[in-house]
Amino acid sequence: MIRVVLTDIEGTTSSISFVHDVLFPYASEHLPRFVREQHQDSPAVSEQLDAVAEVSGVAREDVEGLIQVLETWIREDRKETSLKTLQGMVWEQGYQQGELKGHIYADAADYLQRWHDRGLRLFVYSSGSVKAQKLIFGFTTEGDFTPFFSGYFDTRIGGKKEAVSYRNILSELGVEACTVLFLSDVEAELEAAEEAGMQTAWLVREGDLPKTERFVARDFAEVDTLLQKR
Ligand SMILES: CSCCC(=O)C(=O)COP(=O)(O)O
Ligand SMILES: [Mg+2]
Repeated sequence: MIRVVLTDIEGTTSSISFVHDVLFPYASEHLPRFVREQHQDSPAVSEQLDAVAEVSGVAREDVEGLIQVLETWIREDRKETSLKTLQGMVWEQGYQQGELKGHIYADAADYLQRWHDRGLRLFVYSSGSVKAQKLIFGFTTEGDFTPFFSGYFDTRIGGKKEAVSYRNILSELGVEACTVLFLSDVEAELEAAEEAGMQTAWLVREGDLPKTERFVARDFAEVDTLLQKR
């Protein structure tokens, strides 16, 4: 029986377009100034720049060079933990100033509340940092959804296409793999979760449905039919 729902964000609870056409451009616009202003005074920013320097090979003292690396990584949609952490810090300002409002699909909003009220435990696993996850769900156009979640995981637990990441999540949760349903729009992530023993549902919100043995859902109402059966 499924007792835990672990959900991806982009393409699953929230639109790809919101992440790529709103959040990423906001980070591109504001991150350079944020880094220039904070890199000397904020240990948290400095720590992430250490990581950018290590991964990219650009000298740590070359702050403008590190900013260029970050801008390239945003364009390439790289899932580097350092970039994701810095993006979360920049988006925090945007949400708090009212410039950003998180997108959540109406069906996701509806069923997250229903599943929570039914006693399922809900967790998030996204490449966006835990801070960014709490922000997108805390400041949605439909209100604050953070009270429904029991916890959050980001790439510090491992990459989303690696089975070991899902095993790490299971050991943090202390539950049997077969009691967890993972929701995502990316097949490679579903494969990794299945390798760790989790059940999965593939969210395909637009376009043709794939030919697959996997459980495929257009929205969370269809995911609910699976939850009612298992
Ligand atoms: C937490 S909102 C920003 C999402 C993000 O930065 C991202 O890279 C999308 O990752 P996901 O794992 O949710 O597809
Ligand atoms: Mg996704």
